[in-house]
Amino acid sequence: MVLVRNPRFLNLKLQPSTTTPSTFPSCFPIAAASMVTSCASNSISTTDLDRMNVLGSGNGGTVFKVKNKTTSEIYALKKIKEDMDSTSRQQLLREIEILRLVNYSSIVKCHDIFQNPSGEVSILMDYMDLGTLESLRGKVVTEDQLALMARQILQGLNYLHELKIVHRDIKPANLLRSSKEEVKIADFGVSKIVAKSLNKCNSFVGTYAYMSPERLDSEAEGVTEEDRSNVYAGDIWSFGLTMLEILVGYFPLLPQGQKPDQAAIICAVCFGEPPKAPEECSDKLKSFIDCCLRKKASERWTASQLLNHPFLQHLDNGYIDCCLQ
Ligand SMILES: Nc1ncnc2c1ncn2[C@@H]1O[C@H](COP(=O)(O)OP(=O)(O)OP(=O)(O)O)[C@@H](O)[C@H]1O
Repeated sequence: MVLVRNPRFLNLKLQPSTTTPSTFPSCFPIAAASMVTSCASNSISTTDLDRMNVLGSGNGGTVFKVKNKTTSEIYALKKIKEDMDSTSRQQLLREIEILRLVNYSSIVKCHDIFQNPSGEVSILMDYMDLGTLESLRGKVVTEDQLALMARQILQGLNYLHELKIVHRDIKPANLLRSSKEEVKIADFGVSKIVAKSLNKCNSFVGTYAYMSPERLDSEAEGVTEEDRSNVYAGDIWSFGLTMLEILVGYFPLLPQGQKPDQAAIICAVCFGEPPKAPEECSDKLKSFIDCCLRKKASERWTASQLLNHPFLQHLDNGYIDCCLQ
């Protein structure tokens, strides 16, 4: 068990890439121009929803807790900002495109997407009552609790990677949890469907603090074509860093207490040794983190391999008290 002390979570965000294609691959039926679509089989109307309170807001808009008046079910409704520039609009379209495509227990489900007559777009999603993994700040996280979270996130990543989707922004702020012990991947604004443009998948979008060495500096010495084309490995680096951050309670690429800045982080990722789990952790956990945080993308384990790592295997052997509120 590792104590969480004086933690700090980062949200150092870069400007999204301007190289995003403005059209969607033809395999997706979404009408990109109208942005009106539905993910749901049983459509809900906005008039069925009571707004309860604000859950938070980000660059793209504000998220409300809402209640379906008929069924009393609770959802999160993300109301997208109306004054969007073209890059944000493209991000939104990309997020909608991916939300329509995915349907998996470890990924925040999109129940519906609405557009009112004035053009305002809202996305109705699963409500995750414990918020993001950033809320674990100051909490003690045991290895079993970490393993339970890790398994769900990896199942989600494995599902996405099999669909040829790279998330590209895995970090505590984009992982949501609920009191039912669920952890789900959210925020597909900078995700990408790997089509024919592999080179663009490593483009500099997302949160640089969690970016893998080959994404931060794809031309660095030692980064091979194989590393560059292994776009899914970037998500595994970000996942490993996120798991380590939750365990130790501070951003693990820098010494505890050091003020994060872009130069220090880039130096640590590109020139330093990858961070390791603390000495007092079990050998299984140390190995698990090591398999995620290998500097060479081609040596990092895949989500599917990590799901079979011994650190996660003992989860199937009996009851684990994982209550982490
Ligand atoms: N499905 C949800 N259930 C519960 N809370 C949510 C949900 N989605 C978002 N939130 C809360 O709302 C906040 C804002 O979410 P949002 O997706 O708009 O922005 P973000 O991901 O923090 O930022 P950005 O859009 O700039 O990346 C989150 O930090 C979280 O606390």
